[in-house]
Amino acid sequence: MVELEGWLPVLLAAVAAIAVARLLLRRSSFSSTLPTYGPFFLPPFVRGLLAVYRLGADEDAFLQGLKRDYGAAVYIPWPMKTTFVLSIEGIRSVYAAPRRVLNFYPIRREMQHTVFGAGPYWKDESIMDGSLFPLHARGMSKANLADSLVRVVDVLRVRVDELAYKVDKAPQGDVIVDLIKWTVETFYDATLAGFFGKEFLRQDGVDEQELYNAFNAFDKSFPIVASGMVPPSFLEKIPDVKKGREGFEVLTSTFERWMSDGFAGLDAGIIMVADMWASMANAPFMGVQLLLFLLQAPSDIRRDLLNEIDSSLQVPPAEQSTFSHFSQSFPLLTSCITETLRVGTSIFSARIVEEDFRIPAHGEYSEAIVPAGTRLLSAPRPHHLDDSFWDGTAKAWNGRRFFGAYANLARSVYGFGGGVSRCEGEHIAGAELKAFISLLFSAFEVELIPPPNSDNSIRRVEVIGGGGTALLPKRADGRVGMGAFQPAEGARFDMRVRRRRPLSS
Ligand code: HEM
Repeated sequence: MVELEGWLPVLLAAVAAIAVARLLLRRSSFSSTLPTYGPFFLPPFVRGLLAVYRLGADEDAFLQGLKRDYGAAVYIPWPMKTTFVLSIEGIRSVYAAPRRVLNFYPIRREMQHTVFGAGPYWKDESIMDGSLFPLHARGMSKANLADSLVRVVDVLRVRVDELAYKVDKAPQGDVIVDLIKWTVETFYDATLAGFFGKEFLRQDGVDEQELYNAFNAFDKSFPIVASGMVPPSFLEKIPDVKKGREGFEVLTSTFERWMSDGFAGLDAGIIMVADMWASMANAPFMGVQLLLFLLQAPSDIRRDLLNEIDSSLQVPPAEQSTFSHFSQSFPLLTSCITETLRVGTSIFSARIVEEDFRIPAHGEYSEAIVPAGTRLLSAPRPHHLDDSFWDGTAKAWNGRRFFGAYANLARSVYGFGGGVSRCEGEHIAGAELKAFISLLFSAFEVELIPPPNSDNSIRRVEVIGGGGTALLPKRADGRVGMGAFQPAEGARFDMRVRRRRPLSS
């Protein structure tokens, strides 16, 4: 047996010596001002692992703790090796920085390869940065998506009509609908038809359910692969990643068959799947959260929203599926959507630091310099939850927060990210959410059937304006910084749907 007694004092002395050395050296860990995460007496890799563990265990607590303890920005050592930017001033300056200072394109190129498996062309700046990305951004402009929006609204109408048919056939005049499933599937159909045409799902050999399952398997594997923290040789051994790869093959071959031109080989399929993922990973789940908040909103908000929806229907039908209609006719719904983005998303916008980058001072914390040659993440979630910025009600949902004179405050919400990496689907996603809510609420009276109180798949969010608390599904694990919160597996909310009574009654 090893004699511990003699060794113990030596061991303690060594630990103490390391702690003192670190105390003296701690300010030089990166630059004179950028703090490093974790207790100073621990080696950097332990601090890094501690951060990974805490981020995974409770994302909100971890991010809010970072902002409370380090202010504007903090460096997280290996395995993340990244600076988190947390203050509103820092986030604004990240999104405003020019490409020569903070660069996103290498990260976007790399993702095309690591997540979507793009061929060697992914490294070619002239193809990717010079041609593909700008072409893609142009394709996603409002002008180019006008027809897509018409198709999205058409499919939403069909889904609402199908529901109306069931309601009319029900003996008691109402039906109970699985809210999460119905909303997600509705967005799935509308988005696929919107972006890829109604014919897409009608191709020979396409099984809608198989495609849906393939997408879900791929989406589930996405955070693990995109994190870049698992070595490629281990990745293939993770069951979710294996299933995700199989799902990805089903998706690419389906898109490949459907494409008649574009990039050669599998690559057209890859680009399409990337777009399918970007559009499907967020919008349906914003739809779920928005619908749940609106069903539990104070009665005055629901009344005003119905009035807004009814007046929106006064415009000629041909105008009802246009971007200008959706951006002008729904000021209250716009405010509710922005508020849902504020409380219902967590995003990380990544950048490579090309030149030393200054993060402005924040409150009692001084400015920080992020050194060139490193990576940073803008993480607006703790800002979205910061009471000092949001009138002491940051954790609550307030549907009127961005209404009327307060509309400009929406610029401080970053649910779509910001700067060069800002969501390219922002406009169509907003229009799709408005079309979804207005079509549903103009046809039906919808009532939430509260899930049992004991249900541990529920979380509660306070609602401003006499609304008490809203019940929402708990968040799915393992999707830190990935956008809209997805419901945890197995969460279920039902809604009772009946025909709306005529306006005069
Ligand atoms: C409410 C729904 C949506 C939310 C909350 C959302 C959010 C986001 C976020 C946070 C990002 C990354 C931003 C950053 O890194 O700074 C992003 C990127 C993107 N989103 Fe969305 N999104 C939504 C809907 C859509 C839709 C419907 C599309 C349609 C195709 C779309 C297409 C994209 C694309 C193409 C990118 C860029 C991907 C890249 O840089 O490689 N999004 N979105």
